[in-house]
Amino acid sequence: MVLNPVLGKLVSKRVVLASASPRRQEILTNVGLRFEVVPSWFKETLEKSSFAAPYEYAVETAKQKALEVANRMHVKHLRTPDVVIGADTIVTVDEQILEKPVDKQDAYRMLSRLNGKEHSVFTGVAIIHCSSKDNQLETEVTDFYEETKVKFSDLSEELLWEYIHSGEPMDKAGGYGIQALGGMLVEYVHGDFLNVVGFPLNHFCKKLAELYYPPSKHNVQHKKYDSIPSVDTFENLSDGESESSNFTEHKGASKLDSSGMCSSEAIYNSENSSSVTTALMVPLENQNGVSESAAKLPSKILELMDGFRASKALFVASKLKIFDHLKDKGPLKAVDIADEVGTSVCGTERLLDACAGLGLLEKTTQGYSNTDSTNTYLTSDGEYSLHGYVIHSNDHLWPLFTNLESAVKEGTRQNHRAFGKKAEDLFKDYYHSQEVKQRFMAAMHSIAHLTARDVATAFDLSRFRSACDLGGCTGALAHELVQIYPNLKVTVFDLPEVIANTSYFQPSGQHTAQVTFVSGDFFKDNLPEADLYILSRVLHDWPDEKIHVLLSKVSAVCKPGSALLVAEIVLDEQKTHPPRAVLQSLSMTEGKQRSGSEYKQLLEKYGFTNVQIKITGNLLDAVLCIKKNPSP
Ligand SMILES: Cc1cn([C@H]2C[C@H](O)[C@@H](COP(=O)(O)OP(=O)(O)OP(=O)(O)O)O2)c(=O)[nH]c1=O
Repeated sequence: MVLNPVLGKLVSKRVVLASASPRRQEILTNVGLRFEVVPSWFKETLEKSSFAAPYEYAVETAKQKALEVANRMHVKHLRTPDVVIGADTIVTVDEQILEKPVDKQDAYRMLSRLNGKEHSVFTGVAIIHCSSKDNQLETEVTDFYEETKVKFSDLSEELLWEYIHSGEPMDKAGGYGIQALGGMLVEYVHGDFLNVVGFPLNHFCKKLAELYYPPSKHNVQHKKYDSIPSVDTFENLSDGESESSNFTEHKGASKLDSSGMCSSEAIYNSENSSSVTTALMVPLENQNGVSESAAKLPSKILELMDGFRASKALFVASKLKIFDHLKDKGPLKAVDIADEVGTSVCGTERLLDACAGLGLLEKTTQGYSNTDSTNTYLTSDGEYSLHGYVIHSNDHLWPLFTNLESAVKEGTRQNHRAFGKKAEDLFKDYYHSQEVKQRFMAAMHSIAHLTARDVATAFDLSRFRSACDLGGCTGALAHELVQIYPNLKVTVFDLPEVIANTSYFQPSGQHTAQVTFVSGDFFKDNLPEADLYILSRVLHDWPDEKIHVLLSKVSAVCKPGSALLVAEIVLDEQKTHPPRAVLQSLSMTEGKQRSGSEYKQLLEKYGFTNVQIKITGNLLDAVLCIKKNPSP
């Protein structure tokens, strides 16, 4: 719990990570920081020879990345962030700076230079505090760098090429990722491991401590924070602001994170702390500004307790199309929105305030407007709209979860209680009601579209010429695949009533002709020929007997050397994480979520080998396996 107080200083601030790096996002999310992701457009083209030392190049690049985002956000939306964080990671060997390889040959060149040697990894970080004065952006820049030494073993040519063909080197400085397959190349690491992965978390926290808790008169001996101050130190400091552990900061709006999801990780997680008494007693200021002690509130539990209210507020605002209206016409006052959507003014105002409190809306004197994340994810025509899934959650999942107690007691799905119908009859509804069908397809489309890029790029699929997405629904993944792999043709195979309704979801533009739709039932009909089969969000839904039928068919039609790509949430080996997957299981479908080793075992049982698993950090992970040659 030592690190949290300093990160807590950022809780009530609008923090932006100016980086597209999924590793940086993960490192900061893992420690409970809430932030938005706005990748920088700054091109990494600074003249390297103009810097006296390589780290200066990394620091300057990090600074420029962050400043570009701060300026763009300020100019574009006049909604200046409070803090923008930028970073740049480089690898240096023999005075040369290595960034990300441009192609496989370049990766080979870099890895050969690192082979058998020690090299340095530098990450430059810039923390920019922003404010707006007379509409001008004002910035205060704090920067630093961290160095880690890494040594590669002596590696064979064959191993280097095998590694390059895995596709992993391409988006990483120096052409390797120490956190994944690249870890196998490394003999030792001296220094901060996370620095190599792209973000020196420890040094970052020390910097924040320097910034937010400058040495006071009473503790002048602490000139510099060589270590992160203990909880006690923080609690005794009074810097005029409410302390990070103060409840008022707990009440700060939960910002949407990069994926548009509210972070469920509590910033303060002292439930697990062993130094209970002192750590749980924190100063709270009463209305007279006098500090008093009170038991620290268990923020994670409170967040969970209120979770249902927050979900329902989101669902109702989506159902009423409030986000759509605000996108078109915002900022709007409550009375205007109530008029637009035909609701009471007082009820609408409460809902809008709740949405603002949850970080879904901004409230200013002009009225309410959407945040960027809301425009992207919650409007029905947003680039990565989850609107369909939100409506499905309200109309279908909410009634099921209302009956969770009976579901747990009986161990069965609660359609009869939630909808007064058995599962088979509900399915018939799905066939007969155009509205229900489209709602369901929109929900599936939302998730498929949002995850498509990460699934499509989880592995290098460029060697395949034809793919068949079984149960591919609206073709969202298929369209992403053909964008990324222009030599690929994809057949989307799904039930006739699904295929008949796909036209609404089709994108326009290049490569669309490479996607074709074929109707059929993957349990009964012949499967189209392909050298890559895809099962995305299919396996977790069906009981073992059905999976047996399906995987036997896929295995039979798949030629040796051809592959099967499975997109699912992959559970950890304890089968408790990610919570999203285990919560989905509570719907009590006949299928189940699986861990990595369970997927491996399942796929090997049906004649697949070389099972590789990629945790994408998105809502779906990816598993790729190859059909093996029949045994002689
Ligand atoms: C050496 C090494 C680098 N990396 C990654 C970290 C960085 O994401 C990347 C270096 O490229 P960067 O240019 O630092 O970052 P980026 O392009 O990924 O993201 P952005 O510019 O938007 O901030 O290499 C690893 O993931 N593992 C490693 O072992």
